[in-house]
Amino acid sequence: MPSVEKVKAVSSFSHVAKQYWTLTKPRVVALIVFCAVIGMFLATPDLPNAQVLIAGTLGIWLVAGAAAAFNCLVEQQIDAKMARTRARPLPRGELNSVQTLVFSSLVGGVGVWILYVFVNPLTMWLTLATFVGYAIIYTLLLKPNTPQNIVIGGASGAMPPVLGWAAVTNSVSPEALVLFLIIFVWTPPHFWALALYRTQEYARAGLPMLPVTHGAAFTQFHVFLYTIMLAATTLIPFAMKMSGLIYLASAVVLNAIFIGYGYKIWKNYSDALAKKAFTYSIAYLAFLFAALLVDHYVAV
Ligand code: HEM
Ligand SMILES: CC(C)=CCC/C(C)=C/CC/C(C)=C/COP(=O)(O)OP(=O)(O)O
Repeated sequence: MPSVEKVKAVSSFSHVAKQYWTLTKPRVVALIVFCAVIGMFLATPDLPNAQVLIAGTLGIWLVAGAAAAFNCLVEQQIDAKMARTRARPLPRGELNSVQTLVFSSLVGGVGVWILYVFVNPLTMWLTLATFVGYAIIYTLLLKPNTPQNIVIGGASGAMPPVLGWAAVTNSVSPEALVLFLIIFVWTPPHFWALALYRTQEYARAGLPMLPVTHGAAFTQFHVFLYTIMLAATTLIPFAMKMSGLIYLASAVVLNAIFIGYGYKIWKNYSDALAKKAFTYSIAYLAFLFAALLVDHYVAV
């Protein structure tokens, strides 16, 4: 039978491990990695090389997790002020700043090394630039200073398919930039839907999110506008013959639902509706990228 000390040690190890895992914002990063992996498959008519697929996925995942942990480090005071974020490891005092900095540096360093050695230097540099874009430019400079923070900062969140593409081809092609553009235009309705029903929290935390600085009505209208721009953007892969009818049909359905949410948010807003639109935005991106993948291999 295990001793009481052993049981205690195991449970305290798993508690600490869970705190570090939480720092990496695992669910957001899961979708980021999913989009990067799809970028890898779309970059070649065959299958991606196994080493590039595995090392690329691992490297991008580690650097994205490190970026999320760095964000938690910088924003610990802000996170302590918001109900949504106050249970994170730093505001709860489960981990301190030094532990987080060491963790982020180690995980990010290993990720960058894997990309450099087992993938290619281009992917490593682009991923490092994405880290800087999110952890430094978005978190430190844009987020506290401008309501366009998430629009401009969305560029780093939009990089994953470009990283996946670069991993496989050692280049950045127009197709990869179209995938970038899709996530870039998707980010504002994704985030502003949440910001609309969390406006008070953002105001209390002193963050200039669009509904705080420009009001609910203005933001609601912009969510609607962006869902329309997003629909137009998602037609580009079909228009440039990168994707076929399976993708087109999926995109039309997904966009119709998203525009429906955008319209209702504009004309008939409720917090419940915004919550549903936010949840839908995540499913939207996952299904749209899944459709790109299926379409790539299944010819109609
Ligand atoms: C600047 C860009 C972005 C901003 C400001 C943003 C903001 C947010 C916020 C505030 C949440 C709420 C998390 C929570 O409930 O605690 C969230 C959730 C989420 N975001 Fe984003 N996001 C961005 C980009 C992205 C990107 C690029 C992806 C994936 C490709 C993504 C995927 C997700 C997912 C999957 C969730 C749900 C997480 C969960 O259920 O715990 N986001 N996002
Ligand atoms: C290297 C690489 C691929 C990096 C990806 C960068 C990355 C992790 C982007 C995700 C965007 C994200 C978690 C936004 C959350 O916004 P927020 O930080 O304002 O949310 P919060 O209020 O929940 O902290």
